Amino acid sequence: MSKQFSMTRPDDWHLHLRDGDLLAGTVPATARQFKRAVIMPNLVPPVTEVAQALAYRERIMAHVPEGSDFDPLMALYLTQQTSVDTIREAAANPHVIGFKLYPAGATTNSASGVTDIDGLSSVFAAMAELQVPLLVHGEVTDSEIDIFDREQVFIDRYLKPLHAKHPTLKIILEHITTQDAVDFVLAAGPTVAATITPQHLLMNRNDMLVGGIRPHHYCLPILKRRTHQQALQQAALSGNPKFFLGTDSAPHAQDKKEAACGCAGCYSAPAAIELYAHLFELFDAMDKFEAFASHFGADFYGLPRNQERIVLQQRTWQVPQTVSIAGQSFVPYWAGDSLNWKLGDD
Ligand SMILES: NC(=O)N[C@@H](CC(=O)O)C(=O)O
Ligand SMILES: [Zn+2]
Ligand SMILES: [Zn+2]
Repeated sequence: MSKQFSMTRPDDWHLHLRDGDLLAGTVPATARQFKRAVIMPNLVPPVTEVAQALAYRERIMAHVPEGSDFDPLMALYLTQQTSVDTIREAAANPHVIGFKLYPAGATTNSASGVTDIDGLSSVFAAMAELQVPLLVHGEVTDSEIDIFDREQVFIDRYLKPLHAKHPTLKIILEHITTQDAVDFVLAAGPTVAATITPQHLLMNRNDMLVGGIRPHHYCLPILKRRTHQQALQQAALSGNPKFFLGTDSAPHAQDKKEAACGCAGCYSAPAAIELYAHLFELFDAMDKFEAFASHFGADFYGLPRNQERIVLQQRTWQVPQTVSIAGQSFVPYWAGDSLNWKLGDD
């Protein structure tokens, strides 16, 4: 019999499910492994109000497979117009997890994002008071700042002052990519944490650019140099509860990725928990895996840990070259490559 690894069912603290026909593929892909997921609101138009989030949640629930008790936790899109009333309404709704800050223009569908962080001070104060978390895409968008420096500059310019001004505001720095982000999270108070994606743990910019350009490894914030990758690996493997799982699984159709101007985002959901297991095993740190994947995120958000368990089997399998959703082809992250752990019996 092959080796098995049993763990508390994990949660994905950063996920893009998209909308419409695509939910038929994206929802089951995540629900097979995760109990809960934070659903990012960067639709067109963005999900800015509680009523919109609840309607989106219903569309998601319609695609949850039989027998799954998948629970989507909805993030609202923070705009320059977000009101304190909306914060209050969100705080009172158990299906809403927090607000997502996208600097305007930073990433996919972020045109409605925030242009003046200082101008939202009363909103942040209300969020701190009501303990509504702020989820942050931490990159500046100024054209004169190099794309590889955009996270570090955002931290120095905006995040440090924001945390200093609102020390009780819960901040999750999403999909961190640099040593600077790790250092910031470590130095900040207990209200600050970070999610880390599989691609930023398993790859650096060489994997995207050496020997030919690999559009399926292109996401934002962009992969950084190897020393930054190593800092992220250290953080994830350290057992520090400020760092936890968030895939940032972000599907774009194959023809939108393999294009002269390709979209940013890696579709990791088809192999997400297995990708993280691969990383932890690579570093002989499976003893640290369950807490990173299944405990620390829930603890930080103040939610109960999941009760049920999943079992990974130790066997080699290949991530499919493509998956089809609603008649469109998607290339999963790690397509065609092997992994040594597989969830379930299939
Ligand atoms: N990460 C990405 O590269 N893309 C995400 C948006 C985001 O999380 O920034 C997407 O929605 O496609
Ligand atoms: Zn983002
Ligand atoms: Zn994202």
